[in-house]
Amino acid sequence: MECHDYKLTRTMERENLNLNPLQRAGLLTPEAREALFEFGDGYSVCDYCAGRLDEVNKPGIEMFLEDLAKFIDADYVRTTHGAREGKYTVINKICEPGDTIVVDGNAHYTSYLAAERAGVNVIKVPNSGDSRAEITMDAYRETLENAIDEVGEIKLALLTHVDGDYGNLTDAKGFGKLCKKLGVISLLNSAYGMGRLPIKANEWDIDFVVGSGHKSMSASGPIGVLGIKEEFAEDMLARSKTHTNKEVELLGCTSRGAPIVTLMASFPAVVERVNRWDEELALTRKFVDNLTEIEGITQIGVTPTEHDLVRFDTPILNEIAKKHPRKGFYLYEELKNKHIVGIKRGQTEWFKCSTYGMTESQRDYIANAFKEIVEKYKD
Ligand SMILES: Cc1ncc(COP(=O)(O)O)c(C=O)c1O
Repeated sequence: MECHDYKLTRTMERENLNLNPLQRAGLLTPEAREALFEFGDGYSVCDYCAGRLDEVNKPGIEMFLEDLAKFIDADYVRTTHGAREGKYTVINKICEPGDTIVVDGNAHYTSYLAAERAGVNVIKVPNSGDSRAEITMDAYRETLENAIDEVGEIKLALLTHVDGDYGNLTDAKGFGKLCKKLGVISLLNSAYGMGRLPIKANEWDIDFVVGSGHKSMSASGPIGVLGIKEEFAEDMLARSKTHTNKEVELLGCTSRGAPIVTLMASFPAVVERVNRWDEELALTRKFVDNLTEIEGITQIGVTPTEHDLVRFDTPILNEIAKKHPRKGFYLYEELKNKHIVGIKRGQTEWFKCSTYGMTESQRDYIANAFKEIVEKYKD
């Protein structure tokens, strides 16, 4: 049989300034690139299998998980195949089909799919309904209390720590305390938080927290992190009756090979960069200020932004598209000529982007590039 050409290159996306918020904090560190080469083979981490992935000592997965638990202030940590698998594992274990859970209105689609797959109903906490699209703890409390009154028992509540539409940072500590007070188990989806900003699961009274290695921890995908509070560990990490060393909910072993070793190799750099989150945020805010100096570009979501993922309304770029011979494609093409990628082709009404990890001068260069494009084409 003759195989197709699978086009396995992405030089443009890799070598240019990439604004795609999904990808910025998943860029590999140099250490991870080396580890990828060393451990790229399928079951490479199983040379010295100790019976289960989290017990492997060469490479030092067991020690790494101890460090990771400390890093996010959780009692136990396991890796999963992604944040979504972590959410599903928790919902599926804690709830019975037909149960109802409460989820914030800015939740990622994978939170809904995880709930659907586990057979549970979802009650949504509305966001503020204005351009801030904010999830407040007052709104969460009201919805959760009403849900308890209406449904009876609510076993689980999920909060998106940072949502993928607006980059709004929610009050994880307030959420943990609220759930504890109301006797509801809490699940924090920190796919866009863990690896960028500090996580204090126990301090915040969070029962379960999930993270995403390929999104926010400079790891090759797919890999996620699941932090577990002590009181749930026995249940969550229960062993198989037939294969007594294997944990049932994790199907024995989760993400192996390149995903876990790149996560491990990047970890020291990730620990270090989380300490510098305030600097990162200051640089993002400066970038937002520069971009919104352009008339016809405004930031949507909570302002000033509390995260590097930022959403903009861009009517000026859309006005230009209406008259430009290349229509909506002009923006992508102009940016590409300036070595900037990551904004969807044809999209001009709004966009979201991230400059996470870029130098100040790279961020200034990008803001200026937008200014030049608008100057070139506006009436
Ligand atoms: C808020 C949020 N949660 C979860 C996910 C999914 O993460 P993963 O790919 O690790 O399952 C995403 C991905 O975009 C996201 O934005």
